[in-house]
Amino acid sequence: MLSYWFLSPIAVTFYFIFSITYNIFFHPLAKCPGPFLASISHIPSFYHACKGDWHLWLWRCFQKYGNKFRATPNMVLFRSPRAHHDIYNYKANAKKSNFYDSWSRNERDLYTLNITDVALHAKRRRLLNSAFTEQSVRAAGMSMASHINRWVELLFDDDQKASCWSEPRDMKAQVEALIFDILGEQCFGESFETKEQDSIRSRFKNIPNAIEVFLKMMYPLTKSPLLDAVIWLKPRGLSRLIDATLSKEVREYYEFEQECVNRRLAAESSATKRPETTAPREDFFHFLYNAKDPDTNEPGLLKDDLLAEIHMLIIAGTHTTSTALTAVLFYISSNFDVYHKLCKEIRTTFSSTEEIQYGQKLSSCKYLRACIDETLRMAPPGPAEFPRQILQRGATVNGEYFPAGVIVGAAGWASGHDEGLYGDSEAYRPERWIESEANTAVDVARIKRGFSPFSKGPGNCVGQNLAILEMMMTIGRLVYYADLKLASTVSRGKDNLGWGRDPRHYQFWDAHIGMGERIELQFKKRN
Ligand code: HEM
Repeated sequence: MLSYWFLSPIAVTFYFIFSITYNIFFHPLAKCPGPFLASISHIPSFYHACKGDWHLWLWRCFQKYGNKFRATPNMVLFRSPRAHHDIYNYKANAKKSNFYDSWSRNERDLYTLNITDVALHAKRRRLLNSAFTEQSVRAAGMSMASHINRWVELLFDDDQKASCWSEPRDMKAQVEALIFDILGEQCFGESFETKEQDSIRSRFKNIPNAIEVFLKMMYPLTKSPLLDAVIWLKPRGLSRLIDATLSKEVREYYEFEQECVNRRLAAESSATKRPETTAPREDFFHFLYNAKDPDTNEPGLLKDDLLAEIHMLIIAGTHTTSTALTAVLFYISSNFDVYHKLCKEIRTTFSSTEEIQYGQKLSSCKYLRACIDETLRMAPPGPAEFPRQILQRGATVNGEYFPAGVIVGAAGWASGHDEGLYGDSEAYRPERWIESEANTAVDVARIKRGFSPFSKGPGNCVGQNLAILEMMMTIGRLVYYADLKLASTVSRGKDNLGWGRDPRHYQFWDAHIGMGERIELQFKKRN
């Protein structure tokens, strides 16, 4: 017994010495530039994931080491359009890394975003695509409209006089509620009604916040040397332990998801048996339920798969879109000229709010789209890397060969703030996305090559058209109906926001998805 106590510290010491020596001298990334501590340990990644500024640290390292550096012992990150293409394109010899394995709730919680096997992911992705066709996005636009109208209505005080500004509104919370309600309706055919003051479902009001807390808790673990241990322990009791720590609201929400799936399964099956009496709602659930496995022509998704996919869509679709939308509101309300140009475009293109809907007229609003793209550049909801592990036979990235097992990635926030690509990367200037005499087609094409807020290739964002439509309709309808102004932000007026944080930026916390700060706006109805 005594000998075990004596030997284990020695074994641990040897392990560390061996691992550090290997990482410095013999690892395939040994010659790759980067901070020394990051080349031998996960201390920087863990520390900055805890602080929520991993995206800023990556940017700082690119400034120092050039467009490629070693961010952890086994991971090299890039900041160049060519590297981005090499890593994420359809033919890339790489798969999602084990980072994705750590996000599932239990063994049955397997969904498109966290499937790392290339063939299985491709199969699932084909099924998921059936819920995101042009027809389904158009249908989603119809159901979004009533949510947006009601949301705009709720931004005003009950007794507000026509010429007066409303009380300041916490737009982070308001936008989260809107997006959550819209997605609830699109996934389950039922609104969560979280934007309403008094509703029987108001117990779900705190769910977006609970998701944020969960992501902030999990993210540092995925950036720590404990990642492999977490993945190993999850099916061995850790998942149950994590579930037990969840708040009552989150557990109620999971039960609610399960109930909705059961209800929808019953409705779909009765619609299949008696098509003449029941017409099913054409929402995500409907399309996923009816998606067929192309090899067998049998249903492609069973009950657990449906629950997992729907659960994932709500997480992947809410915080991303609400962070981006809140950031658009921040930037348009803090840039006077931009705000006025945007108002002019919206108010001269449309003659009623109801016209602001999926279609040609909305797509013609180039300035609105440019405001969204400029926001996604400066505040991408996926601010750090999407890690990919190189497969057998290795892969070439940016002209350099990397062997199997190495993890590669491109960093969103750092790419959007690349001074070499944008020239004035710290300025919010939507005009850079629009062709003009001063900004040629070549200039626009050059920056578009380096811009991929929705990622590219087989794992790109399946919901991107929906997200763009949601943002265009919300901003379009809001600006058509009301004037808005910035009342305050959490960080405004503070002298020292911390390293790398510019007060002109929308501040956010990196938890794999960017979690934005609270901003307050005021509204006045247009005459
Ligand atoms: C502004 C809003 C959004 C942004 C910036 C965004 C961005 C992204 C990015 C960068 C990825 C790749 C992630 C990775 O490789 O790890 C992704 C994947 C994904 N997104 Fe989005 N997203 C947004 C909205 C949405 C919406 C509204 C939905 C659906 C309702 C959605 C569903 C998904 C799904 C299912 C995936 C996984 C795709 C796959 O693995 O094949 N996203 N998104």
